[in-house]
Amino acid sequence: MPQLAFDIGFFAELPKIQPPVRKGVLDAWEKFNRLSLDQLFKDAGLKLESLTNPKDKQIRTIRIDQFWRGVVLAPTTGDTFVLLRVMQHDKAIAWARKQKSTINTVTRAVEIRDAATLDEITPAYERVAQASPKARLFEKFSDGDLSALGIDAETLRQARSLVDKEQLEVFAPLLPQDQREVLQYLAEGCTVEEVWQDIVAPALQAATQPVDTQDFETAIRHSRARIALVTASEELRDILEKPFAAWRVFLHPSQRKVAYRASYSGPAQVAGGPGTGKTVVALHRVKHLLGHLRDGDRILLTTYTNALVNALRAGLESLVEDPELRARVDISTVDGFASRVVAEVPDAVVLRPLQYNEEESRWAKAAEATGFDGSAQFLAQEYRHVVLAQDIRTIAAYEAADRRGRGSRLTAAERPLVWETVERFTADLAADGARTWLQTCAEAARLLAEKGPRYRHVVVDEAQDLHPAQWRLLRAAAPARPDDLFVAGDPHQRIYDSKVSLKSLGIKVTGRSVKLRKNYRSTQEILRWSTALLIGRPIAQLEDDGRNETLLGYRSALHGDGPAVHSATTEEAELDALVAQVKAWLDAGVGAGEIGVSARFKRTGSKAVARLKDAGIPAETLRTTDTAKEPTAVQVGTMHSFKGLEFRCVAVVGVTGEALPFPKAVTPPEVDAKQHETDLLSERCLLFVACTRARDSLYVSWSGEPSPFLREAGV
Ligand SMILES: Nc1ncnc2c1ncn2[C@@H]1O[C@H](COP(=O)(O)OP(=O)(O)OP(=O)(O)O)[C@@H](O)[C@H]1O
Repeated sequence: MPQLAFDIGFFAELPKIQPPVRKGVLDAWEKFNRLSLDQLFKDAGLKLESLTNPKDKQIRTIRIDQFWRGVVLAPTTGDTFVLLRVMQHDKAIAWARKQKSTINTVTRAVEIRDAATLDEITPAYERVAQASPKARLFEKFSDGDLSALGIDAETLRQARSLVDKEQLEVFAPLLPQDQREVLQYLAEGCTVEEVWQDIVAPALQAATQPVDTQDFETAIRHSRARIALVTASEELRDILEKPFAAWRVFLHPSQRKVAYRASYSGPAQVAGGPGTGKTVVALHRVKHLLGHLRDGDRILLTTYTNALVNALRAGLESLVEDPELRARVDISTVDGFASRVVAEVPDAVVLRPLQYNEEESRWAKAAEATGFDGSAQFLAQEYRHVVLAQDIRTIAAYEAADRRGRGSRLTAAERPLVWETVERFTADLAADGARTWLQTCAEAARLLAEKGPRYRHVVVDEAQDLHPAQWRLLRAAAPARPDDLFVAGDPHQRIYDSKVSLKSLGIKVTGRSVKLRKNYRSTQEILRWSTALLIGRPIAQLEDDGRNETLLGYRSALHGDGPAVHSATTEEAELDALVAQVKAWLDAGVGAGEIGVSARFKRTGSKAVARLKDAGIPAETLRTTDTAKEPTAVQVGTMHSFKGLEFRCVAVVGVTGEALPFPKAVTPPEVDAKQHETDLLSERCLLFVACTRARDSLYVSWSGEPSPFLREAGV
C-alpha cells in the first residue's frame, strides 16, 4: 500500500505554513493511504507530476492547493513516497528541478543534494583552489578514508575543490546530509576514527547484504534521523496542529543510539557541550526504559534545580502520551528526593534546610567556640569537600582521611581541632532544628543504603554539578544492575562547587560513555564566540577527573548574526541600552516570553525588571513553577538560574570586572590555592552557561570595566 513519509526539511518549514495549506497536506497524506499506486499517478487532483529538465526523475511535485505544491521523492521502485518540502508553486518547481536523491553506501540512508547548484559552482571553486597558495581543506585525508566514511565520487570532487572552512560553509547546505556532516567534523579537526565512531557508526544499519543503491524503500526506513513515517492520521494532525518539536521525532543517529540502546550492562553516560541534546536524550532514554519496565518498577528522573524539573516534566509530557506510564516516573531535584526519603522515617523530626548564606556565620561561631583560628571559609570547604564528600563520621576516619585535591595545608596535629569544630557546627545546627541540604542528602543516602533501593532506574540530567553525597544517594536509589544509572552532563557547565569524578565514586561508565557534538540550539556564530571564553582552560572530565574534556568538533548547523556587545559608561546607561535591545527584538516579532535577561546578581536582575516595566515591556523574575503555560513576559534571572534553559534571544548584562569573577565567590589563594583556581573556572563557566542559552540572538553588556573573561576571549 502506498504511503507518504515526511522529511525533516518539511517540518522545519512548518511554522511558516498556514492552516489551510496544512490541511491540504493532511488530505494528500490520506490520499496516498487510500489509493493504489496506479490511481495515485492518475489522480487529477493530486497531480503527481514529473518535471521538465529535472536533475532527478524521482523528484516530482504534488498539488496541495491552488498556490502551493509539495515536492516529493517518488522512487521508481517500492511504494513509499517522501514529502520533502511544501512551497509556493514557482519556488517548488524551481527547487525540485535542482535536487537529486541518492542512497549513501555506508549509512544506507537517503540523501538529497542540490545537484544543479553544486554542478554550477564547483568548477569555479576548482579554478580558485588551483591558483590559491593555500593547502586544500581535506588534503590530509585519503580518498579511501573519505570513501569509507560515505563520501561518494561527486562529493569527493567538490570536497577536493575547497581550501578553507568558509568555503565549506557555502557548500554545506547543498551537500547530501550525511556526507555534509562527515566533512564538517573533519574540517573541525576530528580524526577519521572519531568521525567514524561518533557520526557514521551510530547511523549504520545491521545488514549482511551490500547496499542496493536503487532500493529506496529500504533506504527510507534507514533514514529515521530525517524521514518520519507517520502511521495514523491523529498523529499527523497532532504534528501539524501543535508547534512542532523536532526533537520528539528526529534524533541524530548518535542521540538515537544512546537513548534507545536496548540495555547497558551498568551505568552509562552521555556528555557533550551546551545544546547538544543531552536532556533530549535523557528524556528519550526514560521513554525507552518505560517500554521495558516490569510491574511495580519505577524510574527516578532527577536534576539540579526546580526550573529544570519543570522543563523535564513538560518534555516527558510531550514525549510520552500515556499518563499512566508517565506516573511511573518521579521527577524531582536530588535535594527534593533526599527530603522525601528523610521525611518518611517514622517520627522524623522536621529540620529546616539551612540556606547557603547562613552557613559561613555558623562556621565562624563554631570556630570561636572551639578556639580554631583558621577561616570560616576553610571550615565550610573542608566539611563539604572532605567530610561530607567522603561520608566521614568519626574522628578516626577524619584523621585517616585523604585530603588530596585540597590546596590548603593541614597538619596531622591540627585535625582533631578541626573535627571538634565540625562536631560543634553539626550539634549547633541540630539544636536549632536545621540541616544543610548536603547533610540531608548524606542522611538520605545512609537510609537508603540500610533500607534498600527505591527505583529500578535513575536518570540524571545536569550531572556535572552534583556533590558526592548526592551521588551516593542516587547510587543507593537503584540496585547495581544493568541500566541502573543513566547520566547526562557537561563539565564545561560546572558552576557549583562540586568537582566530582564518577570513577572515584565507583560509578564506572567506561565503555558506556558517549559524547554528542552537534549543537541544536544556538547559531554557529554564538557558539564560536561563547566557546572562546573557555579556550585554553583545562576542564576535568566527569567520568574521570584525571583526564580533561574537550569541545573538539562541537558545532552547529544553524547560522545567524554573531553576538552584539555593548560597553556603557554607567549602569543606568547600560539599562537604557538593554531596554533598546529588548524593544528591537520585540519589534522584530520575538515574543516577550522568548527573551531572557541574565545577570550575575539578583539585584542587577531586579533593576532590569523594573526598568523594562517602566518602559512598558512585560518582564518578570524567571518562573520556576507552572511551565505548562508559555511565559508572556521577558524572563529575568541570575546566571545560575539560567542553567539548562534556553531562549530565542538572550541578554547577558552587568558583565563587569567586579561581577565576573565575583571576588566573594572566589576563595583567596592563601586560603586554598587549588580551590582558588576551581572557583575562578566556575565563574568563567558561569558566563559560558549564560551565553549558551541563546538560540538566535545574544547580547552582552557591561558598564565601566568589562570582565577580564571577555578581554581574554578577545572581546
Ligand atoms: N535531534 C534534535 N532535533 C531537533 N532539535 C533538537 C534535537 N536534539 C536537541 N534539540 C533541541 O536542541 C535544544 C537543546 O537541547 P537540550 O536542552 O537537550 O541540550 P542539552 O545538551 O541538555 O543542553 P545544555 O547542556 O545546554 O542544557 C533544545 O531546543 C532541543 O529541543
